Amino acid sequence: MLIEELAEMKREKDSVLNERVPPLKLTDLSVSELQDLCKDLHKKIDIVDEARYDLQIKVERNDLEVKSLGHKITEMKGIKKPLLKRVKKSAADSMLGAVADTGKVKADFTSGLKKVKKEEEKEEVTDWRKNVDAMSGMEGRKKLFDGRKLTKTANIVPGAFLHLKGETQNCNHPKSKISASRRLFLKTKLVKKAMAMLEAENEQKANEKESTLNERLPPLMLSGLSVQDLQNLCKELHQRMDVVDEERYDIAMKVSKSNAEIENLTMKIIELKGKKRPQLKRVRVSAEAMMGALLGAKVKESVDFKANLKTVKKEEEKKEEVTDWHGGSAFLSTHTTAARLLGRTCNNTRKAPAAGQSFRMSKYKVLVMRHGEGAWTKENRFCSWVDQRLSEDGVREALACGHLLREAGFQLDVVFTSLLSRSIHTAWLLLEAMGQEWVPVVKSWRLNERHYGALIGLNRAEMALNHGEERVKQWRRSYDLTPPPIDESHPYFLEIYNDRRYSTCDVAKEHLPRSESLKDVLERLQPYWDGTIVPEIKRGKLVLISGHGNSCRALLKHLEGISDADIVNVTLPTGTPILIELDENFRPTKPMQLLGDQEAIQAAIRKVEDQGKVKQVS
Ligand SMILES: O=C(O)[C@H](O)COP(=O)(O)O
Repeated sequence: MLIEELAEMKREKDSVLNERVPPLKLTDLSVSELQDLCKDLHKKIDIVDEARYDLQIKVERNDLEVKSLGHKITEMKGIKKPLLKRVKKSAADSMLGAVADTGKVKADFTSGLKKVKKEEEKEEVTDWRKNVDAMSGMEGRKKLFDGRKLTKTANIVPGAFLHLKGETQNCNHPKSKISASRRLFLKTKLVKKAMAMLEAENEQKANEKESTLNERLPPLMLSGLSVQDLQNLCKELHQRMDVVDEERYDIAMKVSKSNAEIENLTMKIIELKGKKRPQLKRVRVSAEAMMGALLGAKVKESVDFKANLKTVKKEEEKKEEVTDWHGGSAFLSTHTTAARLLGRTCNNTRKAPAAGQSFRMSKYKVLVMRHGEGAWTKENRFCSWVDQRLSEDGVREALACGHLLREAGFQLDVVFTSLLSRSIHTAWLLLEAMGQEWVPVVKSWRLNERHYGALIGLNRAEMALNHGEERVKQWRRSYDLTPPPIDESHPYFLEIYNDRRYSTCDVAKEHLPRSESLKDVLERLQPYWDGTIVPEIKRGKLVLISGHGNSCRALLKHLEGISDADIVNVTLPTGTPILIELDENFRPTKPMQLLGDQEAIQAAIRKVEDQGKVKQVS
């Protein structure tokens, strides 16, 4: 069986590679044709080599993550930890890890292992497997409980990581001597410093990449070459392309394998965590502080996410009074459009009821949200169907969103996601933060991000520089403009279409899109909405859709009746739930609400819009 599988894999690889690098035909080619062929091959090698380089980096990152998750599982199972070596992480990453002071986020990193290890040794006293015999009855349980409490407190004191300007907090002290605002100030400073270091590191990495790639493939020198020389050069380049492409293929396979492994390990961790809740308060402060620092907003010393949530809740209650849909004039004056809610000024095409017409009752509620920030957002590249994971901020956003929904008392019955990890992880983290992990998560490619075709992987700011900001805006936001399709020479083609997940779809792989306009997205999404999601809502279930920027835009367009022209001005922030209330005919009864701190939401929208500008506004 295994042999058969291996042979099948080999056959598939050969056929893919042969298709990508067809045999050379050199006979009868003139000098200029041979020169063009050389240039073409050289360019292809350049593209494939860059993809190979990126994939290799990904393999290394994934390997680290697999190790880190493996250690975490070992810790969670209460097995004595193996002697851990420090995993090499960038300074900025470690700082960010340290600032993210939930045990959860930090535990994914191996920085500070020595400290954790010392604490772990104390675990021997509290490990129930070893101590439950020795400690019988309630007495034993009490000791066990006290012991756990102590160890836990020691582990989560964030000051253990802070050594800024000589200010040190001893993690053995049960209570911090630094005031909350001071701690927040220090954290913000750390984040800013970490961001600056991260930028410097990224620049260094980009330089390294450029010089490595240039070294591996020096520029072509064609002048003065005879037909014979050119033919030889073509052969050489062709052979080289073959080698580079095969290596790229193998590395891509490794990436898929390690992605699957990471997914499994993450699942395992979530299972092992069981009902354990995250440290709510710490996430709140941290998320707010991070957001303030990352958005460059002035961080108020008194920031308290919980307080904000409460305020938002109160404000929402107030809004509810004003937007009471039983009262006609109130409805007319406050029935804002999706676009206005998203900070825009266009008009809704759905009219408020005319005088004398009755106002509709809300029968159903549905929550729609764009996943937390993805890893490629930081690099400002079109990600689309490439399966990037959440960034650290994305993880924080998903957790914060879960806390917000939990505070607001939402009880979910089913969550729908795309087939892409960033949307699935958002759902998992959100459910975990809500303490509703048992809720089913249903996945479909029909909720995938819009397929950006040949634009996938390209940097938006560079595209704006080369093609103009207006063109990039059209590509990103217009209703019916389809970007050029992806083809097999595209560096991410195989990674996408060879992925096993796309063999599970309700359409054959060859009929999956190669590029999509928003209109196309709505066309593939609507049958799923009508046939799968709506029936669940009709059964009285509270549904949350953890989708993508454009799959959610398509859905909102449909539900809110936003016109083709107005949808251009609708941009969704990451990690922000949108509450939609519908009547029995699935028409909205009131303006949709973006839940959370409205100022932060507007800033997050602007941040997404600015990605399409030549100069990034931080
Ligand atoms: O595909 C992507 O990269 C994003 O999820 C959406 O990108 P956009 O904001 O450029 O549409």
